[in-house]
Amino acid sequence: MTTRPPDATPTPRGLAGCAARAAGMVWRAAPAHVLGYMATTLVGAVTPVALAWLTKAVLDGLAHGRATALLGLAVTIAVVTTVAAAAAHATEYLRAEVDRRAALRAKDELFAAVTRFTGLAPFESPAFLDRLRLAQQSAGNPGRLVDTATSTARSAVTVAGFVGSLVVISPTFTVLVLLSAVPALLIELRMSRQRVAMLWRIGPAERREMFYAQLMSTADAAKEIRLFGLGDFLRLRMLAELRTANAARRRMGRREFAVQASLSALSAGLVGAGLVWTILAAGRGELGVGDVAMFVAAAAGVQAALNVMVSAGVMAYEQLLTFHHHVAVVSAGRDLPAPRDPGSLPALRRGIELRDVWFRYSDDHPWVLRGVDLFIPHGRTVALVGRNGAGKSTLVKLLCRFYEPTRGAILWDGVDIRDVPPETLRSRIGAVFQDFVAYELTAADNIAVGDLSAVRDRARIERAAREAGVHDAVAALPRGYETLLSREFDPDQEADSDADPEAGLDVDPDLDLDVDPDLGPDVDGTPAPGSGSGRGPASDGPGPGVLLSGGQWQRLALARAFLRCDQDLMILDEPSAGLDPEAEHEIHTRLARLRSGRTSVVISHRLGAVREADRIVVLTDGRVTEEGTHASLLADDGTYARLFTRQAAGYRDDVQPTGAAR
Ligand SMILES: Nc1ncnc2c1ncn2[C@@H]1O[C@H](COP(=O)(O)OP(=O)(O)OP(=O)(O)O)[C@@H](O)[C@H]1O
Repeated sequence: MTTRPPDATPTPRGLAGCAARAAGMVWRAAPAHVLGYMATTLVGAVTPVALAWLTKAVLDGLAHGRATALLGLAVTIAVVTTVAAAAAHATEYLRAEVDRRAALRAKDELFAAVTRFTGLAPFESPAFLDRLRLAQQSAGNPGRLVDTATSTARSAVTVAGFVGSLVVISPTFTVLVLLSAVPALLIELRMSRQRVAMLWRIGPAERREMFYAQLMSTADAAKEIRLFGLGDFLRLRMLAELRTANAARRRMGRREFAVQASLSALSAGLVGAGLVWTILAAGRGELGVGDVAMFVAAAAGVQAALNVMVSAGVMAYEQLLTFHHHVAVVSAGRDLPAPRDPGSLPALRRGIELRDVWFRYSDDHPWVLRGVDLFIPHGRTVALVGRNGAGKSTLVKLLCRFYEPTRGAILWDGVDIRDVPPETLRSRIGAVFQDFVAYELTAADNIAVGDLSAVRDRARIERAAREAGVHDAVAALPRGYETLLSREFDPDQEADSDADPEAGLDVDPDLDLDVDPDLGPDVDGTPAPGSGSGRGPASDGPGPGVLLSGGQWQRLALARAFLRCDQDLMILDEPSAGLDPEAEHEIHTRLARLRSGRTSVVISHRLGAVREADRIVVLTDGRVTEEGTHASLLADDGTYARLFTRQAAGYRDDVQPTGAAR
């Protein structure tokens, strides 16, 4: 495994901040349950001490022949034992509920933060993704922090109770037992720091292992894995990553074993010595039988409680070290600099100008755009063409401000797009990306994601589908627009949100989850609109999830864009890549009609599809090398003319490619 820079361990102050934050989050998530949990935990802490004292009283009573008191003592012991057992069960239930509620809140907080990132760079940073994975682990069980903190407190109460008992018998021995916990605590704390550092180091291996596992279990990769016979190759790579991670965990486990075995031997030695001393003292008549019984119970109790206290304290420390990844993600600053004017962006009137735009994905990457000067006039269609890797998609990503130009500026009617909030800019842009997402949602939802205001508006969704020429195909699906476009999820369970209303949003208004009621299942378990529920004539009865063809998916992605067709700027990055020639022609005709008089940027390698554009721009190695109309560029006989005639020659063998010798 390659060495990896250690993650900075948070300062004690930073850890205290994490602890306060975790405690606040858990408290807000489930205040009543936390209180109940603490109460039952306290009961669990005092009952062993009470039982030890009651046992001593019974034994002393027997030794001194005070039989009359024994009945009362026996009943009290029975009651205390029953209370202890009930408290243990209640504690377990309350602990689990605190965990569930706190995990809900932590996940909400984490993913709200993740979706707040406005650019794409964080999702291309391995260090961030490692941190996010640890944060997700920590968000899965923030309640454990309370759990371990409470265990520590409970053990402290038990220790205090037994120490009071031990002190009566032997102050020296009591001090020795307590002191024996100090090195244990320090050693365990050091080890937990090492454990968290180890988790950070093996993060990349564990993420790769997950990547291989997912690859082998998803339908997307199943074809190639089978055709190319990649199963063993991927499995062995997955196991290699797992072995790497296991080796690091094993080294840590062995170290822990050695240390803990030594500490246990030390404790056992101390208790043994104390027991010998007590028995000798009882033999000399200095201590009674009850004292011996008390010593045995107290020494074992103190040792056990100290062990729990140390390991729970250490676990809490370790959880805080992991939780600091959660805090780091949640409180991360903006990934893109704050806009100077948080106000609105006026509708486009003149056009968009790229002024000497240079861009590279990071300082370690080569330049992708090298001084691009380009004007996209309002109401016109500009086509970007060029060879693979020329920088066309990168340019449109900059237009959407997924990244910022490394140098130069992009101006929207003269306003630098860095000066307005990205959401404002994006609300004015519609797009079909080359690598659009095929969501495992219903057909209706797959279109509505283009504009969530249409999620309940079936008429709008159908209109967009008709524009994209996919309505008939969708209507013919087993559940029409409600058909789940996935074979990986059960369509009948998809709508069956069995969310526990107890843990839902209505019961706990303080949870303050920022959820659009349009987008999720209702808290009473009623399916959300468009989430595969049994609505509409086509949705009666169960139906299977289905997969669409590549071209049908492409049209669905286009339907998303048609939902936002009146946006100021439409970006179409290979909008017809998966379509047959007739469909391509039909779609481009519709797009041209719908976008007429509006501003568009179209990228396509099928040059026949962009020849009608008002302006065609050729990008070569990140530079604008040609610009003009189809006719003027053909007349110039440059790169565009060469690409166009080569492509045309592929369709008609009576067309000779120009510049073939170049
Ligand atoms: N997220 C990224 N991180 C690093 N490099 C990238 C990233 N995306 C693209 N690149 C690189 O930037 C260059 C331009 O890629 P881009 O996708 O913009 O080209 P393109 O002109 O759209 O190509 P194509 O016609 O093949 O779609 C390529 O060399 C590519 O490797």
